Amino acid sequence: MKLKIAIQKSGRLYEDSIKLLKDCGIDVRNGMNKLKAEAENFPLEVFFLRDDDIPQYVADKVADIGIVGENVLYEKQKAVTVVEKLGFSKCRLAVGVGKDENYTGAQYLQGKTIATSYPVLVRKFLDDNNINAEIHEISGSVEIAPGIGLSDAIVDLVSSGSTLFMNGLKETETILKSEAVLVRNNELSEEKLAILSSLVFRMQAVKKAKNNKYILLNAPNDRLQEIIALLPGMKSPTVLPLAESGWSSVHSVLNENDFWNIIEQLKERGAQGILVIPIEKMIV
Ligand SMILES: Nc1ncnc2c1ncn2[C@@H]1O[C@H](COP(=O)(O)OP(=O)(O)OP(=O)(O)O)[C@@H](O)[C@H]1O
Ligand SMILES: O=P(O)(O)OC[C@H]1O[C@H](OP(=O)(O)OP(=O)(O)O)[C@H](O)[C@@H]1O
Ligand SMILES: [Mg+2]
Repeated sequence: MKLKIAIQKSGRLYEDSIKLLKDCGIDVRNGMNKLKAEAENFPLEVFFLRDDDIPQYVADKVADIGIVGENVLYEKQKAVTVVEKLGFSKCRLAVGVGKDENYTGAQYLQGKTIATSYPVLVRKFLDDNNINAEIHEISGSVEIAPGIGLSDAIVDLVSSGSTLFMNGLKETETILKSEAVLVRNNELSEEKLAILSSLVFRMQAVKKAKNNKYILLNAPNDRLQEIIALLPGMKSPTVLPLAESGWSSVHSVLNENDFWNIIEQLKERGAQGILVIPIEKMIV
């Protein structure tokens, strides 16, 4: 028995999806233009597909699970379940208008024409805001639409904003924040759920490790308690004596978000030789 996973064949989700599987200890080799591959050391069969088709394939059980952006997932409205947010391919679905337009709020869109590849999500946004506007659906190069007279505004994915900028547009309203998610079919067998659960366990260990760093430092013993108080560790920090008397080596795990703030405070309390090391897997 193998679990079948659908991932994007090529594009913005492909590399991070393959890397996530690899970080989970799962080797997938897809030769040039191969649309199917088997993992060598985990009961997983991989299908390489257009991302737009992934929700449908998972809903139809052609694939048991899939990796897809929330933007595509919610646009397609297929009956699948989100298992886990994956933390990559972060972007937002946003409204763009000409950079010199006087945009005062969503009501700006009243009576306007909007070009987008996301008609379902845009229609919902317009309805929620009681806006009457025409949606012009196009499948790509959406940012060019206002410049060639196809629409007054656009709704498309934005991350750095450089595509909008280069097309003389500015970002206004955010309709949806998106990242890659793992989805599953709603009716998997017990056996497949068991494989999925061990895959998700590995994914969570990888994700947790990515958000944390292993930290080592030398602390003067007379300030050890203050320094330890700043370092939560997984249980509590490890403290080992240094060869030089009066000093200890302290080992701990730090969340990336707290990182710079705590480093400053550690230095102020006399910590020296601070090393910060990436963690590969983290199981709590
Ligand atoms: N600029 C971006 N920054 C971060 N993530 C993005 C960005 N653009 C798209 N994404 C995410 O990556 C997904 C895939 O984007 P991509 O551009 O590869 O799609 P595509 O051209 O529709 O690919 P396909 O050929 O598979 O249909 C998007 O649905 C979105 O979730
Ligand atoms: O805000 P930015 O960082 O400029 O990113 C936004 C752009 O990225 C995506 O397109 P992509 O580059 O994936 O090309 P595509 O339209 O061919 O899929 C998206 O459709 C935007 O056009
Ligand atoms: Mg696509």
